Amino acid sequence: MKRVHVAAGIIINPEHKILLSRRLSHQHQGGKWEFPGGKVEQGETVSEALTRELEEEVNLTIFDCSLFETISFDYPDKQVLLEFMLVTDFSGNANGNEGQEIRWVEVQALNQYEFPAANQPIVTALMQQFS
Ligand SMILES: Nc1nc2c([nH]c(=O)n2[C@@H]2O[C@H](COP(=O)(O)OP(=O)(O)OP(=O)(O)O)[C@@H](O)[C@H]2O)c(=O)[nH]1
Ligand SMILES: [Mg+2]
Repeated sequence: MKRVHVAAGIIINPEHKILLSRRLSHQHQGGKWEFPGGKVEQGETVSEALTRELEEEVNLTIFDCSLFETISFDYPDKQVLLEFMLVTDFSGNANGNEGQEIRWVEVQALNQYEFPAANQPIVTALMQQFS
């Protein structure tokens, strides 16, 4: 199985809330909440992929991002290499462009949401560092 390279955005707004997006039921890990993003395509950098994915999925234009953490994780049905990127410099109003639910969530409330298993260390780290 080929490992899928993914860019995911931890988008923090001026009120210190983080944007979560709910995976559609037909998708891998459907129904769970994620940091929006998607696959890095051939020839793209991680930040180019993230810029494209965030415009497509949640209607935000990002101006800068920085690496928060990289996680390699094996699901029974899929292997992923996730690059979680911090984003604080962006414009636009977030929208669920693919019909998905989105929500701005306080850092301290992140543990009330169900994430894909690969995200657990990220949720823990965010709650420690940003509270
Ligand atoms: N975007 C995103 N994907 C995640 C997270 N955590 C995690 O395990 N994943 C997994 O990483 C993969 C990301 O793929 P994706 O479905 O977002 O890819 P995509 O936007 O390019 O969509 P597509 O596959 O429909 O073209 C999925 O297998 C997803 O389950 C996360 O926080 N954000
Ligand atoms: Mg996606």
